[in-house]
Formats: sequence, C-alpha cells, structure tokens
Amino acid sequence: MTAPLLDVRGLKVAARLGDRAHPILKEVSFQIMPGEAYGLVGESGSGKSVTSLAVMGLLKKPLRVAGGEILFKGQDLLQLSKREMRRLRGNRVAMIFQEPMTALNPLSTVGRQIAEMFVLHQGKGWDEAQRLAVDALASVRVPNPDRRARNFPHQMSGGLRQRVMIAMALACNPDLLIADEPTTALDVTVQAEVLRLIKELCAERGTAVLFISHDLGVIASTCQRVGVMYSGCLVEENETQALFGDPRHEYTRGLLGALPRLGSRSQHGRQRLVDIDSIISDRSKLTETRFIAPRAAEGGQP
Ligand SMILES: Nc1ncnc2c1ncn2[C@@H]1O[C@H](COP(=O)(O)OP(=O)(O)OP(=O)(O)O)[C@@H](O)[C@H]1O
Repeated sequence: MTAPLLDVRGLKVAARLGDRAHPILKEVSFQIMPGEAYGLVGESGSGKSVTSLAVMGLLKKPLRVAGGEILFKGQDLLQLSKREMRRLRGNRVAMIFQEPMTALNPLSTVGRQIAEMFVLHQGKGWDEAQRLAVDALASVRVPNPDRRARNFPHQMSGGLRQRVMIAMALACNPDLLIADEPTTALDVTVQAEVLRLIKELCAERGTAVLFISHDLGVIASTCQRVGVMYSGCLVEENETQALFGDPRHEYTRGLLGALPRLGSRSQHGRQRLVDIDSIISDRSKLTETRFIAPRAAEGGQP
C-alpha cells in the first residue's frame, strides 16, 4: 500500500492568551496521498488556515502546536529545527496565499523573485536562474514571459500576480502545494482559470495539493477527497462525489444546503443565498457528533 505523503495525526493547536490556553484545533487528523488533491472546507474561523500554517511551520504567537504529529514522508515536521523547516518550505512543500500582493516583494521584479527560488533552493547560478524564471512564467501561461519577468508586481493584474505566485511555488517541483483560498481575491472568470491552472499543473507534475476554501464549488471542481472542518474539528471526510451526494454530518448538510443554486433567483434576479443557520437546527450539538469517516472505512456498510 502507498504510504501517505502527509499524515496529520491528532493535531492540536492552542492560543495562549494571558495565562490561559484556548483550544483552536482539537485533534485534527487527515492524510494526503502522493499526487492527491485534498480539500479542507468550512466556514470562516473553522480552523482551515491554522491547519495549513501548522503544516508549514508558520504559526505565530499566541498560536502554538499543543499536541499531535505532522508526518511528511514519514518524518515528523514538528521535530525539525527552524533551519530544516526553512529548507523544506518552498522546496518540498510550497504555499500560495489568497492575496499575492502580501506575499510578493513590491520592490523587486517578478522575474528576480522567481529566479531567487532557483538560486536559494537549487544552487543555480544567477544567469541560469533568470532563464528558468522566464520558463516558469511560460509554464503558468503568462503571455510574453520575457517582458513580464521585468515587471514589478504592481504592474500586473491580480490574476497574473497569482500566476506568478504559482510559478514561484512550483519552481522547485514540491511534493505538496498548499493553496489557501488561492482565488478568493480574484474576479469570478479569472478564478476559474487560475483553479484550472493549479489543477492541471499539479496533475502533470504529480504534485499533491491541499486546497483550502470556504467555497464548496471550488473544492468540488478541484479535489478528489474533502475534509469538512467545523469549530476546530474535522467533522466529516469523504471522496468529493460521495460527500456531495451523501452528506452525513449535519454541518456538511448545512454547508451544501446554503450553496446558491442555478435557477433559484430572487425577484431581483440575484441568486438566492440560504442562511446556513436556517438549515442547522442547533449549532451547540454539531461538535457532539463524532467524526464521520467514509462508509468504506466503517467496514463497507451501505
Ligand atoms: N493569532 C491568533 N490569535 C488567536 N486566535 C486566532 C489567531 N489566528 C486565528 N485564531 C482563531 O483560530 C480560529 C481558526 O482560524 P482560521 O483562520 O484557521 O479559520 P479559517 O477556517 O481559515 O477561516 P477563514 O476562512 O476566515 O480564514 C478562529 O477562531 C480564529 O479566531
């Protein structure tokens, strides 16, 4: 049997405020197989970003890991030194964020920033790194990559900047790409293009992806399996199609029920949004339900 690429086991994260530690993640466990696209979905504040930052070793005070293991290729990332973690980041595990402007250096051309990845992580000389940066821009389908490499981030549209982030993230052919709401800040039409690009490039290269989104539509179009987070817990996990066809946790049913449907328009012609709280009867009971695994994992009952 293939070993998982990422195996998060009983991950607990707490926020220390004053002399009290508030639980933020409560024993979150999931696995991502090599080359697999796995989605984490849940509403704002459910703990998706904290999970991805913990995997990247980028949690900042007052947050800290309070228990569990994060095994990457069998090695517990929580045991690595800061230096070892820095070497892993950008190289074996890379991340793209929601807002590329905050991740890109405004004072440096995008070509230079991509080239730095090749110099830092692959020990390439500067001339070769710059040629590779132009190739990397071409691989994320940036038109006129030679000319664009000389642009500063503010000279590009949001969609192009996100392509630059993808080029940087994939520069060293990582085993795992973490994409945290990668298209939320983009126009709807550009969103679809960028999602397709991430999906295609990762499939071509065999890169596994951890997709984070509050948008079930994004997860449905990109991921093979999905984990649903609520209030710091993973409440349900399943193959994407099975989860959509047969949501079993009340919170998942609420999330799916709150999706605007094509054709359901209000009298003003807008798509009707359903409030999730009109579907879920009692939020206080949601975390009492145990984690719901795929049916096959329960012994194959129908
Ligand atoms: N620096 C911090 N200090 C204290 N609590 C924090 C901090 N950062 C996040 N949290 C808390 O951790 C919880 C999970 O936040 P997280 O950002 O992971 O949610 P999320 O599901 O990614 O939401 P969003 O989609 O809005 O980013 C929230 O309750 C949030 O208030």
